[in-house]
Formats: sequence, structure tokens, C-alpha cells
Amino acid sequence: MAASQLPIEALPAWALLNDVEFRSAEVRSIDGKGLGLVAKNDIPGVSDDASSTAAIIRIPRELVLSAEAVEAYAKVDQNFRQLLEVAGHQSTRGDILLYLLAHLILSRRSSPGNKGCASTPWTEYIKFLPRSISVPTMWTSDEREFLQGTSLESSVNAKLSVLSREYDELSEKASALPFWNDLFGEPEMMEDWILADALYRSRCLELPHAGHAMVPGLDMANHSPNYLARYDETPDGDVVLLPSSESGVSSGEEITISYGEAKSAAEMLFSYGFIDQESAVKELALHLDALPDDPLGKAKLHIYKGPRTVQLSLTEGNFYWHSPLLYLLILNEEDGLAFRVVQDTSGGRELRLLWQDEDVTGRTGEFESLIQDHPLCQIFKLRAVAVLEERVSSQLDRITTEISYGATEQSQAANQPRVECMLAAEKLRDLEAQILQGAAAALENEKARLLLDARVVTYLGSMEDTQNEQASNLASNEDDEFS
Ligand SMILES: C[S@@+](CC[C@H](N)C(=O)[O-])C[C@H]1O[C@@H](n2cnc3c(N)ncnc32)[C@H](O)[C@@H]1O
Repeated sequence: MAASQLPIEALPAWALLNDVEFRSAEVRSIDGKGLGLVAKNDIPGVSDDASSTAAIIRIPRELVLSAEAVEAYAKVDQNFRQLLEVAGHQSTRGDILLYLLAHLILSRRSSPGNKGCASTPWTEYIKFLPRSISVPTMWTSDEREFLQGTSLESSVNAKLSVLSREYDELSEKASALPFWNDLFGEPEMMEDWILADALYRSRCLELPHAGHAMVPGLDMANHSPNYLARYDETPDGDVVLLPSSESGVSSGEEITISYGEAKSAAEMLFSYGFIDQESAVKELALHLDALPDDPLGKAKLHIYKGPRTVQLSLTEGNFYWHSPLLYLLILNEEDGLAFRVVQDTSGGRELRLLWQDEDVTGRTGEFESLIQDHPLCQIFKLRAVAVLEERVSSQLDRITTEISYGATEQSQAANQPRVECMLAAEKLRDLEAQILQGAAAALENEKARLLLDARVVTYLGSMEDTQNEQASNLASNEDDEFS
């Protein structure tokens, strides 16, 4: 993690000026994790009366960067208000990113009065945050090569395309605003947008009332599956960090929180830039496309609004997969699937999906249950398993293909791929290869089991008979022709 712009020793002064109470924790450098929170004294555990548990840190609600705070800032800064009006109000993430972008610009300028935005506590706080974050959207293209064959290979590229499109749209919208138009011409702005996104992804949390938010001070807490603290909001909207166990925290111990207990290694690397060594979660999401040669493929992807993925998981030696899309992808017109274009009430044209003549446009994610009572249900399942087996096998081939690691310990010169990126990617590849191998074996068994199913045997037998009949008809026609 690259150095921030202000030394962390200046944080207590910032906290004092802004009423942030670091009561029993301080921010220190933690080996391999950047900064983190450490207990200044022994912290008692949760008492029976939860309301009397003392806060480790307390952050006033005015400092919490939420959708509400962005709106409040727009009221005091005219330039920001104009930017928010043309490019904001689409999502909390988008609005917070605009706020961070404005503050990143401001933090680069030595004199805030000179062509900047109105100062807030975040103007200084943002200078304590790292300028380089280990999430793969901030890796170089050489470093991203390390992700070849992992589930992150396509998601990171897709995310970078989205970021680039968002930035282009933003510059386009801001071009009518003289203040922002000048700034969007600066080369650092696209990098700032990627940085703002990485800061948001790696430091944002979900508060019970304020919703998605960034909380200064609290965002110095690192993750552990054996976390020692949790955060909450007080009735007046302040945010507190509280011990989470009865045993409390010993003086000098790192105070960690949980970033989510069910996140896969890929999700952790994607959002936070590290893989939790102690996590037991063995999950992987693979991207799915329409089947080659499926004439309905494009329409299926158009009408299906859920994630275009299949989720694979290994839990206590058992393999599970989940993909509402896959059940839609394997169905054909002959099975009873149909698309219709209808006119809506405003005269527009709308695509509708029918299954067995029933309109199921609003239920595209329910095909696993929609096929349940169909006489060919087991055949559909066999198709889904066969398609998945092929998808898993091609991913396994790709992930186990040797890639050349250009980085070595000596190769830390400028522009060389970083060793930490290589190690994180290697860990992800190992974990995902294990899941894929488990999945391949389980799918083979599942396929063999389905092939023994009486309805499948009968169906495949009748298909064979039809094919033989067609072949002999064709042969006798040919005999006729040449007789
Ligand atoms: C919310 S911030 C925590 C403060 C951060 N360490 C800093 O220096 O500003 C989240 C980032 O901390 C780092 N981090 C958190 N927990 C970690 C862990 N268990 N191992 C390695 N890095 C961790 C990752 O870089 C992550 O993106």
C-alpha cells in the first residue's frame, strides 16, 4: 500500500479538532495490512447490559460520508452541487464517488481557496488514506495477467470497462460546467476515479440507518474472521466501535472487525485487495454465456435480469451449484419455450417469455422450479449438468495452464509487476483450481446418476430409435434415387 499524503501521527490532532474520540484505540502500522487499529489499554468485553458497553471509538454523525452527507455538501458548495445535478442522484455509490473525487482534487491543491471546493473534515482526512490500494482494478496490466484463468480475469476487465465508461459519461456531462470541464482535462482525473472507486469498495460499510457509508477512523479497522469488535449507530446517529466478545481486547492487540463472513476469496481480493488465509469459504462464481448455436441465446440474455453466473461451492466435502440462468439457457423452442414481441400500453414494443404457453417474463429466474413437473425434467437437468461440466472443464484447463511470472524479489524496479500481486493471484488460482477439481468430479457423478434414471434411459432410447428410423428412411430414399 503506497504512503498517504499526511503522516498518520497527525491523525490524533485531526480527530481532536473534529470530535472523533479514539477512546481506547489508536491507529498504527500493522505488518502486511497497512494501517490498523490497536488497543491502547485493556478493553473490557461486552457486559450483560449491552447499552453500558463502552465505545472503543466514537465518530460524530456529521462526519459519516453517506448519501445524506453528500446532499448536505451540495448545499454548501455550488460547484459540487452543479456536478451532482448533472451527474449524480443515480446511486449512493455514484454520489459518494463524486464526493471523493472532489475531495481528491482538493487534496492535491496546496491552497484550498484557489480553485477548489468548500473544505470539510474529509478534505484533510482523505490525505490519511492510501493512494494505492491492492484491489486488482489498481493493478497494472502486467499484474492483471496473473489472474488468467481465475474467476476474476473477466470480472476485473469488465469492471475496468465500466469505470472507463462511467468516467467518459461523467466528463461529457461535466463539459457544460466550466469549473469541472477544465479539471476533467487533467490526466490524473481518470486515475482519481479508479482510486475513488477502490477507496469506496474497500472502506465502505453498511450502517443500520445511514445505509452505505464511509466512516473516518472506523475505516482504519482491518478484517479478521476472528474479529474482536463490531460497529453500530447510536440513537443520535453517531457511529461507535464496540467490543464484540465477552473476553474483550488486550492492550496492544489489533482490533479487527468482519468485512463479511461468507465472502469468497475472489470477492475479498476484488473488493479489499487481499485473501483471508483463515477463511473456510470455498466458493467461486463462473461467468455464463448463451450456448453456441442457440437461436434464442440473445433473447434469453436480454430478458434475464439476474447475474450471468453459476455459483459453485464446496462445503464440508459436498459440492453445490446454483444458477437460475443455466436452466433457462438449456431450454429450447421444442421444449415449450417461446418469445413474443408485444405492444405495451404506451405503444412501445416489449419482449415477453412464454413457457408451456404461460407468460413467465417476470419469473425468468425460476426455471428450476418451472420445469419440476415437466415429463422431461430429468433430461433438462442432465443438459444443465452436461453444460456445466464443460464450462468447469474449460475453466480448469485455463486455470492450470502455466503462466510465466515475470516478477521476482529483485524485480521491484519501476513498472515491474509487484510480488504481492503475484502471490495474491497465485493463492486465488490454487483455491479456485481446488474448487473446480471438486466440481468436475461431483458433476461427473451427477451426470452418471442422471444417465441411469429410468425416464432418461427411456427418452434417450426413443431418441435413438427415431434417429435410426430417420437414417434408414434416408438410406432407402437414396437407394430409390440411384435405382
Ligand atoms: C477498511 S481499510 C482498513 C485500513 C487499511 N489497512 C489502511 O491502511 O488504511 C481496508 C484495507 O485494509 C487492508 N486489510 C484489511 N484487513 C486485512 C487483512 N486481514 N490482511 C491484509 N490486508 C488487510 C486491505 O488493503 C483493505 O483494502
